[in-house]
Amino acid sequence: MEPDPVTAAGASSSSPPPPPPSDHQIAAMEPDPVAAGASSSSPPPSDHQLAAMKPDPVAVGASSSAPPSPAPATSSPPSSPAPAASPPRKTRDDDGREAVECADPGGDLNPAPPLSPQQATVEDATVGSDVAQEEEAKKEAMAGAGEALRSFMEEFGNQGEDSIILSPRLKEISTPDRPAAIRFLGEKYNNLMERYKKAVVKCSEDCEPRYNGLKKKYTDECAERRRLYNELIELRGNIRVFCRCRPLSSDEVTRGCVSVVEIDPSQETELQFVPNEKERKPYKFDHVFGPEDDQEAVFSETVPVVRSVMDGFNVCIFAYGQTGTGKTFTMEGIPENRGVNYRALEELFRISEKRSASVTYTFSVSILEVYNEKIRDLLDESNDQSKRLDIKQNADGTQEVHGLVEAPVYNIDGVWEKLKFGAQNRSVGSTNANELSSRSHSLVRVTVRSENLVTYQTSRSHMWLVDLAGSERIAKTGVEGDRLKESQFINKSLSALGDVISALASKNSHIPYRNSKLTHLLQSSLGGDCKTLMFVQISPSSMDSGETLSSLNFASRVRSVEHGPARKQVDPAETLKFKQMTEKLRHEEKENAQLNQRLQLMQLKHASRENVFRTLNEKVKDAEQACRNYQQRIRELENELGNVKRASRDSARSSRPPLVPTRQRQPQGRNNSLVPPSGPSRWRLKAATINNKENIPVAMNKPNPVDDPKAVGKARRVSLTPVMRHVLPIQPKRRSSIAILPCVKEHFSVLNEKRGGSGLPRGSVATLGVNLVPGTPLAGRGGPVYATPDGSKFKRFDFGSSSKFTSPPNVGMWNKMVTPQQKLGMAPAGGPANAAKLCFSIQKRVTPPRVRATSGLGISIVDAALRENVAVGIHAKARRVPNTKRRQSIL
Ligand SMILES: Nc1ncnc2c1ncn2[C@@H]1O[C@H](COP(=O)(O)OP(=O)(O)OP(=O)(O)O)[C@@H](O)[C@H]1O
Repeated sequence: MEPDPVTAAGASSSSPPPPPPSDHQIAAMEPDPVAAGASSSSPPPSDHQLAAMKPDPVAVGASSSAPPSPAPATSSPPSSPAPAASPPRKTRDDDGREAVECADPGGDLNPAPPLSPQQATVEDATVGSDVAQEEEAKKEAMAGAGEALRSFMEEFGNQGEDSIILSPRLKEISTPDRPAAIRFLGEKYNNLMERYKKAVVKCSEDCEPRYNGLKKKYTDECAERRRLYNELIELRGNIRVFCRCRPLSSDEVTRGCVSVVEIDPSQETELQFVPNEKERKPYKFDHVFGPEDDQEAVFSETVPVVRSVMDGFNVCIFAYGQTGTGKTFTMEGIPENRGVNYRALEELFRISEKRSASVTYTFSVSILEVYNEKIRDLLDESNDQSKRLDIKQNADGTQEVHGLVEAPVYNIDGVWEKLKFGAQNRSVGSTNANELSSRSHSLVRVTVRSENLVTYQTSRSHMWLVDLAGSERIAKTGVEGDRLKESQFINKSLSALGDVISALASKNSHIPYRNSKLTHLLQSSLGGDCKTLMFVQISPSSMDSGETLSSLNFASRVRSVEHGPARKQVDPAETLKFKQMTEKLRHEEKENAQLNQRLQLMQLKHASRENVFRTLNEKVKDAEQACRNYQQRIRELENELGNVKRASRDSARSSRPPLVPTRQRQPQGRNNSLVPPSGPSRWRLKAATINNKENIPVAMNKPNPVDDPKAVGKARRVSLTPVMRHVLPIQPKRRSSIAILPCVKEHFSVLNEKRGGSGLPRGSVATLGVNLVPGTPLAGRGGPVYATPDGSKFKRFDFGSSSKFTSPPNVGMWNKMVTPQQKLGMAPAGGPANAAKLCFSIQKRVTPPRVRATSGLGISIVDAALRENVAVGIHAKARRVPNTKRRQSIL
């Protein structure tokens, strides 16, 4: 249908015009005015249609994209007034939408514009037989025809896209221009479709969140409704028992029977059994219906249980009672007064209709009977008596009769047909008690399958509607032959039902479901996986008081059965899916358990390690405490030692040894050598130069920032005091300097006798083999260097004013140093409060001398401890604490 672009584009050029389309072609090419104009009401065209209508870009560009230029005045006379000049009329369609009518549909009001001179010429030329004239006329006609197309495009191009273009208006355009007009319309249509599609997409995008919200709300609401409803039913009991008493029949009235059942209409759940004037026994049931209660009243109480099947729960409704008490009347009813079966299915269809927007339900019906302990399919049209139906257990534990006809039903009429068909096939017979006595148990099974259109959940549930055969006294009913056999089977199966109920009521571990076909079929309905409703039918007649009493007792037993919560039934396919999911979950749980086990092992390991860590921590704490105790003890011992020394010093003060005579003093310059002089009474050590001593502190050679730099530099050469000592006994320590002199010959102390003469600052200490810490109180003090060996035979130096020497160190200096005690946290930083108790240590490397030195008295000092003591100097509060170890404290 798409016109040739070349020919279409060249319609106004010199090439010959294409043959005009036939009317049939035009009709086919014409877009539907409704589709072109009313965008919303028309369905979108198929892709095929769109492709067919798609205009050729070249042709469209040539004809419609460029504004139609007015025809040259010379070639074409002014055309007839364009229809666009007439204002478009607004009309309303059936839906109330506005439509712009641009042309008169019939064309009567606006007659066709008069033909232009060119067109008239063409007509004349066509009429004529001259071919040349004809061609010329055609050319002229082409020029004139373009004008109509232009006016058409102007008219509809300016109008809104919802305007309606009617076919007669299109026919006004001359035939050669029609393809271009159609292309124009096609383009317009395409634009419209584009807009329409965009609007649809936008609308769906806008609506999606709202839809999702509503969907979730709906799902939640449904779930909540189901939960509440189910809760309500369960609160009422999953096995409910209704008692229905039929009216006295005319026959019974004739016989003068009286009612033994009293029902108070205000007491809906109670009845009194009054077999005689003396006896009165109350019975309670979930509801009691009297003779005046009709089918509707009965069903109104039944309907909540019926509705449960639509929510996916299994339901079982059965009627039990003596023969002729109205079981069939209650379940099936009569055509003019239908019973529970019909009404229940009617309700199911009603609910299905109501929920059709969100849930799709399908129903199917099976009807069977248990006759003489055989299952018969009542919907089997072949009515094959030999057909054997057996009960099989499904994988999910439910019972199923394989081969049972399951007839789909789509409406209540269909159901009624099936029920009637089943009832016809049912075994009935006449007894003394009932003209149409049921000789079998009739069971109607309604299968409800549902699919939620919102959540896509599916379910399958059953509703059993059971009309049991009547219990009867064989003697009373007067049956014999086949009827007798039937009665025996009936009584046997009812007895089995009674046993099952008793076992359930007494919560036995074994429930004898398989003792009869009836109980086997109803196993899942009686066993607690469903909602069960039992009608106990009784006769009011005094003639049946025994059977009535028996039925009432049986019903009371049923009522005492405690059902577990009903389970919602799901589709087997869903069950399979859930099983797979359960399997997967179980596998994951197993893995989780393994992981948990590993985690526990790791936690155990962690706990044991923490335990070890805690124990170690405690040990460390104990060790720290012990250390603190030791340190405390050391302090106490030091204090004690200080006291002892102080006491010995005080005692020795009275017998102070004389100073070495002046003549025995060596000149300052000679005391450099530590080599002891030859002679029997003394040995001299030739002191090495200070520079040669490797253990002289570097600080000694450097100017102390506190002291005079010049003086520091001259402190190298100092006199070496000859040390002569008796080995035994050790004299009590006397006032001595605080300098520490090693006892070995190469560690001899060098002292400056004259204060300031040696250039060393006053109070400073020059030692050999002692690392004097710069900045210590001693090092920081000015004045000469004195080294006073301890012992009575040693020279006592004159310190001038001893008060200066014994004065407490400068606090500022103390602040700069950190004592070992402070390092250990035993003393506060910044120096002790009591300067007299201050102590500081000078770390000294003490090499136990193995040199055998001979004193001046000819006594060899071989004991390292003694040699150590020799080097100890004591002065006032500053005292060298004898110590065999490296660390030596000066108090
Ligand atoms: N509530 C009732 N109101 C009026 N008539 C009733 C009522 N119940 C039963 N009937 C009548 O009693 C008669 C016997 O009822 P029905 O056949 O339903 O008893 P049944 O229990 O089914 O007996 P069977 O066990 O022998 O089948 C019927 O004619 C029935 O119409």
